[in-house]
Amino acid sequence: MLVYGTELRSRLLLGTAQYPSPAVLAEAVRASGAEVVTVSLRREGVAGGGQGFWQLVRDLGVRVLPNTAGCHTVKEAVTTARMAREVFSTPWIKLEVIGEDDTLQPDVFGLVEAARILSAEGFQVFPYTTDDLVVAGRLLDAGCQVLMPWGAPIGSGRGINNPYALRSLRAHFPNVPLVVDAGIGLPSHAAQAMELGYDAVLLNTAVARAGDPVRMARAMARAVEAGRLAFEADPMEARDMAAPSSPVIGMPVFGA
Ligand SMILES: CC(=O)[C@@H](O)[C@H](O)COP(=O)(O)O
Repeated sequence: MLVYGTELRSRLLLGTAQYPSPAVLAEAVRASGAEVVTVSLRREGVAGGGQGFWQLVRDLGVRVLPNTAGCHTVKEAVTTARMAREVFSTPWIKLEVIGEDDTLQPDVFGLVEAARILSAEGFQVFPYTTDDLVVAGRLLDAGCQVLMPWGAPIGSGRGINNPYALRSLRAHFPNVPLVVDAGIGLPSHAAQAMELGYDAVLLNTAVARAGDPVRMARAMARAVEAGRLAFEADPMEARDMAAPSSPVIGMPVFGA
């Protein structure tokens, strides 16, 4: 996947929150093969022992995608993004502007506004958005070169709530890198996102909260790869009626 001029071989992007320990986090990242991890500046703030955490992430040798998780206003998100750029020396920012606390649904109005401000300042914005087509267009107009629609609410593990909407997005923006971000609970959900033609999947909770995060990271990596392979293989169309898969020409001959 090519995103903001950077070629990524792994199509799995991993979150770094909620792991049972830093050691498990490190092992899960390695098992996932992810080249990009997202890090919350607000949750891993300096006061929370952030320096050690950031050092651990740096030591993994992966690219950091700082995020604005926990921001509810344009001002908060923009300020957090500016801090992240200083801390991580990267123009990349996963932009979250949360609009509703039960679903953690993005405030798409604030998101577009913040994306416009940050893009104008030279940020390369990865917007966490809904699956709304019109909002997607506005985010592209605002300068985003990648879109990250949700599969389901963050941390819900519900999988792809609205495959129709995600398919529409893919069809409308065939040349824009699209990443399903949030709501993935199982490897089959990740595979489904990739089978829909998505370029990548970003997930956190499903791995971090699994009984065995390292094993689940490996499973997710394989699912993402399998889903992508299936998409590239041009799968058959589903149909309502049976179609015999073995030809029945003449009578079978069993022995003499
Ligand atoms: C870590 C992060 O950025 C999350 O906010 C992201 O959206 C992943 O969501 P899940 O935890 O549901 O995978």
